[in-house]
Amino acid sequence: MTVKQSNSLTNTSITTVNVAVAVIHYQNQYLLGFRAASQHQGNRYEFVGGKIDAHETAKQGLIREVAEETGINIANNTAVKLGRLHHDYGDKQVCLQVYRIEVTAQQYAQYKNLSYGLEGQKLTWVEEAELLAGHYDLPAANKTILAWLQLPMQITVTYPLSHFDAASNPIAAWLQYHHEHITAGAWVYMRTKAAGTENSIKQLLQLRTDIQAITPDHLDMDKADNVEANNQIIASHLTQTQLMQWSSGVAKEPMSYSALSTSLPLIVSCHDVDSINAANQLASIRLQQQLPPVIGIFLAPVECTQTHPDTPALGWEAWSNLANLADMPVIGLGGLSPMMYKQAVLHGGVAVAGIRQFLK
Ligand SMILES: Nc1nc2c([nH]c(=O)n2[C@H]2C[C@H](O)[C@@H](COP(=O)(O)OP(=O)(O)OP(=O)(O)O)O2)c(=O)[nH]1
Repeated sequence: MTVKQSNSLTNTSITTVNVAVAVIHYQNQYLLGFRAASQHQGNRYEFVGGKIDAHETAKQGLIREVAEETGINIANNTAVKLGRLHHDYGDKQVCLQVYRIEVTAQQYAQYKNLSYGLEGQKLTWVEEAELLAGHYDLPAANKTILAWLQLPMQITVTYPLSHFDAASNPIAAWLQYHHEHITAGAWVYMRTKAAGTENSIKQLLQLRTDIQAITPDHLDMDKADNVEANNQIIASHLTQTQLMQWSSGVAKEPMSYSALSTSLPLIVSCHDVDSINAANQLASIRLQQQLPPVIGIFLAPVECTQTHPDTPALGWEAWSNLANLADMPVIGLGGLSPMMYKQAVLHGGVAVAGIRQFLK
Protein backbone atom coordinates (compact mmCIF):
# COMPACT_ATOMS: atom_id res chain seq x y z
CA MET A 1 0.00 0.00 0.00
CA THR A 2 1.47 3.37 -0.93
CA VAL A 3 1.42 6.61 1.04
CA LYS A 4 1.89 10.19 -0.10
CA GLN A 5 4.72 11.94 1.68
CA SER A 6 5.94 15.49 1.37
CA ASN A 7 9.66 15.64 0.65
CA SER A 8 10.93 18.65 2.61
CA LEU A 9 14.15 18.91 0.60
CA THR A 10 12.61 19.38 -2.80
CA ASN A 11 9.23 20.56 -1.55
CA THR A 12 7.46 18.44 -4.10
CA SER A 13 4.87 15.81 -3.40
CA ILE A 14 6.07 12.36 -4.40
CA THR A 15 4.71 8.89 -3.90
CA THR A 16 6.87 6.94 -1.51
CA VAL A 17 6.37 3.33 -0.52
CA ASN A 18 6.94 2.78 3.20
CA VAL A 19 8.70 -0.51 3.82
CA ALA A 20 9.46 -2.33 7.09
CA VAL A 21 12.84 -4.06 6.89
CA ALA A 22 13.84 -6.72 9.43
CA VAL A 23 17.55 -7.42 9.85
CA ILE A 24 17.07 -10.78 11.54
CA HIS A 25 20.10 -12.44 13.03
CA TYR A 26 21.29 -14.92 15.62
CA GLN A 27 24.75 -13.95 16.81
CA ASN A 28 26.75 -13.61 13.56
CA GLN A 29 24.26 -15.47 11.32
CA TYR A 30 21.96 -13.17 9.29
CA LEU A 31 18.78 -14.15 7.48
CA LEU A 32 18.46 -13.08 3.84
CA GLY A 33 15.66 -13.64 1.37
CA PHE A 34 16.02 -13.71 -2.40
CA ARG A 35 13.73 -11.49 -4.50
CA ALA A 36 12.03 -13.20 -7.43
CA ALA A 37 12.99 -11.95 -10.91
CA SER A 38 9.48 -10.54 -11.40
CA GLN A 39 9.67 -8.32 -8.29
CA HIS A 40 11.02 -4.78 -8.10
CA GLN A 41 14.79 -5.12 -7.47
CA GLY A 42 14.39 -8.76 -8.51
CA ASN A 43 17.16 -11.37 -8.48
CA ARG A 44 18.77 -9.69 -5.49
CA TYR A 45 19.09 -10.73 -1.88
CA GLU A 46 17.05 -8.75 0.65
CA PHE A 47 16.31 -8.54 4.32
CA VAL A 48 12.88 -9.91 5.15
CA GLY A 49 10.22 -7.20 4.99
CA GLY A 50 7.59 -5.48 2.92
CA LYS A 51 5.16 -2.63 2.63
CA ILE A 52 3.70 -1.12 5.79
CA ASP A 53 -0.09 -0.96 5.54
CA ALA A 54 -1.82 2.40 6.05
CA HIS A 55 -3.32 1.43 9.41
CA GLU A 56 -0.05 0.00 10.78
CA THR A 57 2.92 1.39 12.69
CA ALA A 58 6.32 0.43 11.30
CA LYS A 59 6.79 -2.15 14.07
CA GLN A 60 3.37 -3.70 13.44
CA GLY A 61 4.21 -3.96 9.73
CA LEU A 62 7.57 -5.50 10.64
CA ILE A 63 6.04 -8.20 12.85
CA ARG A 64 3.36 -9.02 10.25
CA GLU A 65 5.77 -9.16 7.30
CA VAL A 66 8.24 -11.40 9.15
CA ALA A 67 5.43 -13.77 10.17
CA GLU A 68 3.93 -13.81 6.65
CA GLU A 69 7.24 -14.37 4.90
CA THR A 70 9.03 -16.72 7.30
CA GLY A 71 6.61 -17.91 9.99
CA ILE A 72 8.91 -16.49 12.70
CA ASN A 73 6.94 -14.69 15.40
CA ILE A 74 9.09 -11.72 16.50
CA ALA A 75 6.35 -10.04 18.56
CA ASN A 76 8.23 -10.79 21.78
CA ASN A 77 11.75 -10.08 20.46
CA THR A 78 13.35 -6.64 20.89
CA ALA A 79 13.31 -4.76 17.58
CA VAL A 80 16.16 -2.24 17.63
CA LYS A 81 15.54 0.70 15.33
CA LEU A 82 18.57 1.13 13.06
CA GLY A 83 17.17 3.97 10.98
CA ARG A 84 14.94 5.29 8.23
CA LEU A 85 16.16 5.98 4.75
CA HIS A 86 14.67 7.25 1.52
CA HIS A 87 15.92 5.82 -1.74
CA ASP A 88 14.98 6.83 -5.23
CA TYR A 89 15.25 3.86 -7.60
CA GLY A 90 14.05 5.98 -10.51
CA ASP A 91 11.06 3.73 -11.15
CA LYS A 92 10.10 3.65 -7.46
CA GLN A 93 10.78 5.64 -4.30
CA VAL A 94 11.01 3.80 -1.02
CA CYS A 95 11.34 4.77 2.62
CA LEU A 96 12.92 1.84 4.45
CA GLN A 97 12.26 1.66 8.19
CA VAL A 98 14.97 -0.67 9.36
CA TYR A 99 15.05 -2.70 12.58
CA ARG A 100 17.53 -5.28 13.84
CA ILE A 101 16.05 -8.29 15.61
CA GLU A 102 18.11 -10.94 17.34
CA VAL A 103 16.15 -14.18 17.45
CA THR A 104 16.49 -16.46 20.48
CA ALA A 105 18.59 -19.65 20.45
CA GLN A 106 15.32 -21.58 20.40
CA GLN A 107 13.97 -19.63 17.40
CA TYR A 108 17.26 -20.07 15.58
CA ALA A 109 17.27 -23.83 16.23
CA GLN A 110 13.73 -23.99 14.84
CA TYR A 111 14.38 -21.91 11.71
CA LYS A 112 18.07 -22.38 10.86
CA ASN A 113 17.35 -25.00 8.19
CA LEU A 114 14.63 -22.95 6.54
CA SER A 115 15.56 -22.68 2.87
CA TYR A 116 12.22 -21.47 1.50
CA GLY A 117 9.85 -18.88 2.98
CA LEU A 118 6.07 -19.10 3.23
CA GLU A 119 5.74 -17.16 -0.05
CA GLY A 120 7.98 -19.66 -1.86
CA GLN A 121 11.00 -17.34 -1.82
CA LYS A 122 14.51 -18.63 -1.13
CA LEU A 123 15.85 -17.93 2.36
CA THR A 124 19.39 -18.34 3.60
CA TRP A 125 21.40 -17.67 6.78
CA VAL A 126 24.72 -15.98 5.97
CA GLU A 127 27.85 -15.08 7.92
CA GLU A 128 28.01 -11.49 9.19
CA ALA A 129 31.56 -10.96 7.86
CA GLU A 130 30.52 -12.02 4.33
CA LEU A 131 27.36 -9.92 4.43
CA LEU A 132 29.24 -6.80 5.58
CA ALA A 133 32.01 -7.41 3.04
CA GLY A 134 29.39 -7.07 0.30
CA HIS A 135 29.43 -10.68 -0.88
CA TYR A 136 25.66 -10.65 -1.37
CA ASP A 137 24.02 -8.55 -4.08
CA LEU A 138 21.41 -6.43 -2.27
CA PRO A 139 19.34 -3.47 -3.54
CA ALA A 140 21.33 -0.21 -3.66
CA ALA A 141 19.54 1.30 -0.63
CA ASN A 142 20.93 -1.51 1.52
CA LYS A 143 24.46 -0.11 1.25
CA THR A 144 23.57 2.29 4.07
CA ILE A 145 22.09 -0.53 6.16
CA LEU A 146 25.35 -2.47 5.84
CA ALA A 147 27.27 0.65 6.94
CA TRP A 148 24.99 0.92 10.00
CA LEU A 149 25.57 -2.75 10.81
CA GLN A 150 29.34 -2.16 11.04
CA LEU A 151 28.82 -0.24 14.31
CA PRO A 152 30.11 -2.21 17.29
CA MET A 153 28.25 -2.62 20.61
CA GLN A 154 30.61 -0.26 22.39
CA ILE A 155 32.83 2.68 21.49
CA THR A 156 35.69 4.01 23.60
CA VAL A 157 36.19 7.77 23.84
CA THR A 158 39.67 9.07 24.67
CA TYR A 159 40.34 11.49 27.50
CA PRO A 160 40.83 15.05 26.27
CA LEU A 161 44.44 16.22 26.18
CA SER A 162 43.70 18.60 29.08
CA HIS A 163 43.21 15.57 31.36
CA PHE A 164 47.00 15.19 31.27
CA ASP A 165 47.80 18.87 31.95
CA ALA A 166 49.66 17.99 35.16
CA ALA A 167 52.15 15.81 33.24
CA SER A 168 55.47 17.34 32.14
CA ASN A 169 54.61 16.36 28.56
CA PRO A 170 50.79 16.13 28.24
CA ILE A 171 50.89 14.84 24.64
CA ALA A 172 53.30 12.01 25.52
CA ALA A 173 51.19 11.18 28.59
CA TRP A 174 47.97 11.12 26.48
CA LEU A 175 49.65 8.80 24.00
CA GLN A 176 51.13 6.42 26.56
CA TYR A 177 47.95 6.20 28.61
CA HIS A 178 45.76 5.33 25.64
CA HIS A 179 48.38 3.00 24.14
CA GLU A 180 48.18 0.96 27.36
CA HIS A 181 44.51 1.24 28.27
CA ILE A 182 42.46 0.87 25.07
CA THR A 183 40.97 -2.62 24.87
CA ALA A 184 41.90 -4.93 21.97
CA GLY A 185 40.11 -4.26 18.67
CA ALA A 186 38.17 -1.28 20.03
CA TRP A 187 36.48 1.46 18.03
CA VAL A 188 37.87 4.68 19.49
CA TYR A 189 36.57 8.22 19.15
CA MET A 190 39.82 10.21 19.29
CA ARG A 191 38.49 13.20 21.20
CA THR A 192 41.58 15.21 22.14
CA LYS A 193 39.66 18.52 22.26
CA ALA A 194 42.82 20.26 21.08
CA ALA A 195 44.14 21.54 17.79
CA GLY A 196 47.30 20.15 16.19
CA THR A 197 46.95 16.61 17.55
CA GLU A 198 46.95 14.85 14.16
CA ASN A 199 50.39 13.35 14.74
CA SER A 200 49.54 12.07 18.22
CA ILE A 201 46.45 10.33 16.85
CA LYS A 202 48.48 8.88 14.03
CA GLN A 203 51.15 7.65 16.45
CA LEU A 204 48.52 6.00 18.61
CA LEU A 205 47.14 4.22 15.52
CA GLN A 206 50.62 3.04 14.59
CA LEU A 207 51.17 1.69 18.10
CA ARG A 208 47.74 0.06 18.15
CA THR A 209 47.08 -1.33 14.68
CA ASP A 210 44.26 -3.43 16.16
CA ILE A 211 41.97 -0.43 16.80
CA GLN A 212 39.70 1.62 14.51
CA ALA A 213 39.34 5.36 14.86
CA ILE A 214 36.70 8.05 14.60
CA THR A 215 38.53 11.35 14.22
CA PRO A 216 37.21 14.92 14.69
CA ASP A 217 36.02 16.37 11.38
CA HIS A 218 38.14 19.51 11.75
CA LEU A 219 41.35 17.46 12.04
CA ASP A 220 43.08 17.07 8.75
CA MET A 221 44.64 13.63 9.03
CA ASP A 222 46.29 14.06 5.66
CA LYS A 223 48.42 16.66 7.44
CA ALA A 224 49.95 14.00 9.69
CA ASP A 225 53.58 13.17 8.81
CA ASN A 226 52.68 9.96 7.13
CA VAL A 227 49.18 8.79 6.55
CA GLU A 228 49.40 5.00 6.52
CA ALA A 229 47.31 4.94 9.67
CA ASN A 230 44.43 6.38 7.63
CA ASN A 231 43.01 2.98 6.75
CA GLN A 232 42.22 2.59 10.46
CA ILE A 233 40.09 5.75 10.35
CA ILE A 234 36.57 4.63 9.66
CA ALA A 235 34.50 7.72 10.40
CA SER A 236 34.70 11.44 10.94
CA HIS A 237 32.98 13.06 13.93
CA LEU A 238 30.98 16.31 14.07
CA THR A 239 30.21 18.02 17.36
CA GLN A 240 26.69 19.37 17.89
CA THR A 241 28.09 22.90 17.43
CA GLN A 242 29.62 21.96 14.06
CA LEU A 243 26.39 20.23 13.06
CA MET A 244 24.25 23.27 13.92
CA GLN A 245 26.69 25.58 12.09
CA TRP A 246 26.38 23.35 9.03
CA SER A 247 22.60 23.37 9.39
CA SER A 248 22.30 27.16 9.63
CA GLY A 249 24.61 27.46 6.60
CA VAL A 250 22.29 25.19 4.62
CA ALA A 251 19.22 27.15 5.84
CA LYS A 252 20.70 30.40 4.50
CA GLU A 253 21.78 28.90 1.22
CA PRO A 254 19.82 25.69 0.55
CA MET A 255 21.94 24.60 -2.41
CA SER A 256 25.25 24.96 -0.58
CA TYR A 257 26.99 21.97 0.87
CA SER A 258 29.93 22.87 3.06
CA ALA A 259 33.14 20.88 3.16
CA LEU A 260 32.33 18.18 5.69
CA SER A 261 34.29 14.99 5.10
CA THR A 262 33.20 13.62 1.76
CA SER A 263 35.42 10.54 1.91
CA LEU A 264 34.38 9.11 5.28
CA PRO A 265 31.08 8.17 6.92
CA LEU A 266 30.04 10.58 9.70
CA ILE A 267 29.14 10.16 13.34
CA VAL A 268 27.55 13.26 14.90
CA SER A 269 26.88 14.36 18.46
CA CYS A 270 23.37 15.43 19.43
CA HIS A 271 21.85 16.60 22.69
CA ASP A 272 18.34 17.72 21.72
CA VAL A 273 15.52 17.67 19.16
CA ASP A 274 16.98 20.46 17.00
CA SER A 275 20.30 18.71 16.57
CA ILE A 276 18.62 15.39 15.77
CA ASN A 277 16.56 17.14 13.09
CA ALA A 278 19.77 18.63 11.71
CA ALA A 279 21.43 15.19 11.76
CA ASN A 280 18.46 13.76 9.85
CA GLN A 281 18.73 16.54 7.28
CA LEU A 282 22.46 15.95 6.92
CA ALA A 283 21.90 12.19 6.50
CA SER A 284 19.24 12.78 3.87
CA ILE A 285 21.41 15.20 1.86
CA ARG A 286 24.36 12.81 1.99
CA LEU A 287 22.19 9.99 0.69
CA GLN A 288 20.94 12.17 -2.17
CA GLN A 289 24.50 13.18 -3.01
CA GLN A 290 25.70 9.58 -2.73
CA LEU A 291 28.25 10.52 -0.07
CA PRO A 292 29.25 8.11 2.72
CA PRO A 293 26.33 8.03 5.17
CA VAL A 294 25.81 9.29 8.69
CA ILE A 295 26.31 5.96 10.47
CA GLY A 296 25.32 7.02 13.95
CA ILE A 297 24.74 9.70 16.51
CA PHE A 298 26.16 9.97 20.00
CA LEU A 299 23.13 11.07 22.03
CA ALA A 300 24.24 12.51 25.36
CA PRO A 301 24.29 12.77 28.28
CA VAL A 302 22.23 9.77 29.35
CA GLU A 303 23.45 10.20 32.91
CA CYS A 304 25.56 12.80 34.77
CA THR A 305 29.27 12.65 34.01
CA GLN A 306 32.46 13.74 35.74
CA THR A 307 33.62 15.51 32.57
CA HIS A 308 30.38 17.58 32.19
CA PRO A 309 29.06 17.91 35.79
CA ASP A 310 26.95 21.00 34.95
CA THR A 311 25.11 19.45 31.99
CA PRO A 312 21.75 18.02 33.13
CA ALA A 313 21.34 14.34 32.32
CA LEU A 314 18.56 13.31 29.94
CA GLY A 315 17.71 10.09 31.80
CA TRP A 316 16.78 6.94 29.87
CA GLU A 317 13.17 7.93 29.17
CA ALA A 318 13.92 11.30 27.55
CA TRP A 319 16.93 9.72 25.83
CA SER A 320 14.69 7.04 24.36
CA ASN A 321 12.14 9.59 23.08
CA LEU A 322 14.93 11.53 21.35
CA ALA A 323 16.54 8.34 19.99
CA ASN A 324 13.23 7.49 18.31
CA LEU A 325 13.41 10.68 16.24
CA ALA A 326 16.77 9.82 14.70
CA ASP A 327 16.95 8.42 11.17
CA MET A 328 20.19 6.59 11.99
CA PRO A 329 21.49 4.30 14.76
CA VAL A 330 21.85 5.94 18.17
CA ILE A 331 24.75 5.43 20.58
CA GLY A 332 24.31 6.19 24.29
CA LEU A 333 26.98 8.40 25.85
CA GLY A 334 27.38 9.99 29.27
CA GLY A 335 27.86 8.18 32.57
CA LEU A 336 27.53 4.72 31.00
CA SER A 337 29.47 1.48 31.29
CA PRO A 338 29.69 -1.37 28.75
CA MET A 339 27.35 -3.32 31.07
CA MET A 340 24.57 -0.86 30.17
CA TYR A 341 24.44 -2.03 26.54
CA LYS A 342 21.26 -4.04 27.12
CA GLN A 343 19.56 -1.05 28.74
CA ALA A 344 20.50 1.10 25.75
CA VAL A 345 19.03 -1.49 23.36
CA LEU A 346 15.80 -1.62 25.35
CA HIS A 347 15.58 2.17 25.00
CA GLY A 348 16.15 2.22 21.26
CA GLY A 349 19.94 2.43 21.04
CA VAL A 350 22.46 0.21 19.24
CA ALA A 351 25.59 0.83 21.30
CA VAL A 352 27.09 2.54 24.34
CA ALA A 353 30.16 4.77 24.52
CA GLY A 354 32.28 6.38 27.19
CA ILE A 355 35.71 7.11 28.56
CA ARG A 356 36.70 5.75 31.98
CA GLN A 357 34.62 2.60 32.10
CA PHE A 358 35.52 1.61 28.53
CA LEU A 359 39.29 1.73 29.07
CA LYS A 360 41.04 -1.15 30.83
N1 LIG B 1 11.94 -6.45 1.82
C1 LIG B 1 12.91 -5.64 1.45
N2 LIG B 1 12.67 -4.65 0.54
C2 LIG B 1 13.71 -3.86 0.20
C3 LIG B 1 14.99 -4.03 0.76
N3 LIG B 1 15.81 -3.07 0.22
C4 LIG B 1 15.07 -2.35 -0.66
O1 LIG B 1 15.46 -1.40 -1.31
N4 LIG B 1 13.79 -2.83 -0.68
C5 LIG B 1 12.74 -2.29 -1.53
C6 LIG B 1 12.42 -3.20 -2.69
C7 LIG B 1 10.95 -2.93 -2.91
O2 LIG B 1 10.84 -1.83 -3.81
C8 LIG B 1 10.44 -2.51 -1.57
C9 LIG B 1 9.76 -3.65 -0.83
O3 LIG B 1 8.56 -3.89 -1.41
P1 LIG B 1 7.98 -5.35 -1.63
O4 LIG B 1 7.49 -5.36 -3.00
O5 LIG B 1 8.94 -6.42 -1.23
O6 LIG B 1 6.85 -5.33 -0.54
P2 LIG B 1 5.77 -6.42 -0.34
O7 LIG B 1 6.42 -7.64 0.24
O8 LIG B 1 4.67 -5.79 0.46
O9 LIG B 1 5.45 -6.71 -1.84
P3 LIG B 1 4.33 -7.24 -2.74
O10 LIG B 1 3.81 -8.45 -2.07
O11 LIG B 1 3.36 -6.12 -2.90
O12 LIG B 1 5.09 -7.53 -4.02
O13 LIG B 1 11.56 -2.11 -0.79
C10 LIG B 1 15.23 -5.06 1.70
O14 LIG B 1 16.31 -5.29 2.22
N5 LIG B 1 14.15 -5.84 2.01
